[in-house]
Amino acid sequence: MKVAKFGGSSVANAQQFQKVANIVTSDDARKFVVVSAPGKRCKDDTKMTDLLITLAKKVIEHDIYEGVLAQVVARYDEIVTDLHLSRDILDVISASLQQMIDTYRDQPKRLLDALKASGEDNNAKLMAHYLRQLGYEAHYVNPKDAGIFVTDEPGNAQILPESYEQLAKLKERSGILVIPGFFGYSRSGHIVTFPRGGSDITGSIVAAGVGAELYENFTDVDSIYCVNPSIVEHPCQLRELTYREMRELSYAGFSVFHDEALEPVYRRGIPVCVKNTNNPEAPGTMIVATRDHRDRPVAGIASDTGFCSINVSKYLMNREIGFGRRLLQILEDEGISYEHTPSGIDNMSVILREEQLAGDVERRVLDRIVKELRVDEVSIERDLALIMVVGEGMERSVGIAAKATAAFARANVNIEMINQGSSEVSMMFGVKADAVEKAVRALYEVYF
Ligand SMILES: Nc1ncnc2c1ncn2[C@@H]1O[C@H](COP(=O)(O)OP(=O)(O)O)[C@@H](O)[C@H]1O
Ligand SMILES: N[C@@H](CC(=O)OP(=O)(O)O)C(=O)O
Repeated sequence: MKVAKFGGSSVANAQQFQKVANIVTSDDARKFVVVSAPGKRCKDDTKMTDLLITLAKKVIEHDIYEGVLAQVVARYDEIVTDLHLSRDILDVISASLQQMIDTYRDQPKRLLDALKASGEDNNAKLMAHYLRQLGYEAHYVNPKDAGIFVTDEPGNAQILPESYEQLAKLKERSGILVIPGFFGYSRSGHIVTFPRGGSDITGSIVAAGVGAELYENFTDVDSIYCVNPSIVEHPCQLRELTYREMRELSYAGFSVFHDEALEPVYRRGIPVCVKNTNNPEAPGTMIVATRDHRDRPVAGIASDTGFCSINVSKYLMNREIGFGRRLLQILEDEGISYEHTPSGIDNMSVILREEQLAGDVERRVLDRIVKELRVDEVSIERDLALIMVVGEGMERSVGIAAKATAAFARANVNIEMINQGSSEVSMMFGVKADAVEKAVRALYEVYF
């Protein structure tokens, strides 16, 4: 049995629905289908999820929202019309959206999550409808009926362990089961969404729950590339990656697969195959426990912008036991997560996502650092990008770091920081955000 997840680009319009139906019905093993909300139909299009977020914001701000609501329904209308589905379903969609707005009008977080989740929920209903119209036995399964129970953290849900036992029961059901991605239910019965891109997480949870032989993740590229294809043109395709490599790469910027989506399948050793809905014949990329990395120690180079570094210095910091803990405690008190903490004898830096210092937070954090830690200096370095060079074989290969530093020097990119060793499979470089693409291209040249 396989679980096939189709991303937003794979279910963006009627033509894509037809491709999905062909893929699903061409292999009897594809019993569990997880769908995202309609994604972009072209480069400048808006994803359904973004439209729904706009809708929620308008309701919350007591703004006129009817126009956006109409746009949401119009996207489903287009799919329904082009696939010649019964139009009754559109009335059901409109009524359910209006009901959500009326019910949660004064509960902004609940409203946002309920509307976001509706994008996948309605699309799953349409997909099941379409498969039935084609003559196949197919059922829409609501995540509550499937047993997907999650923590009550709106927009940031995590799966609860008891879900897996429930999900296993899905195997007993007949036909193709279409499950909406991106959300589950809290113990108290509320809809709670995963982080953005979280339909990948649902697919993985379902695969783990039913003990699938394979988790297929269908998207709009033939494979995972060794570097983001928007930075390097036609980069080399990866046939295989390990779970560890994929986790590092997706966390560091490979948006093609959600970094939190690996844990459920990794724990049960279920392989993942990333494939292209628009070219299903292409073999795709397999994500597995081990791979032969002798001929290519570096698997990929990921990068992301939007980071900053809080740099703290204090003479004789090395003698002050507990300094690091107290610095990090200040961040914890503000609910801030950090990425790296490079340090020297009298200084320590904390790298974090810049958006976490918005509003008053930055001033509060800096004030506390000065007052409570009595530092000599504290400053913030902004507009940083992190580049992650990842590969299982790096540990045993000599000269990997030398190649990187030589590449940076040739490209005239200043390295702001290096972090090697904390992970056995990755090496991190911090550079100024405006130099990141140049730096990644230079690294690509030396490793691939
Ligand atoms: N290393 C990479 N390999 C493949 N695709 C990548 C990589 N890094 C970023 N991407 C981007 O990820 C996109 C697919 O992911 P996503 O937008 O989440 O698709 P979906 O609509 O299927 O959910 C690709 O179109 C590509 O632009
Ligand atoms: N639709 C949600 C969840 C998701 O996973 O979408 P996609 O498969 O298009 O990345 C989002 O945009 O965040």
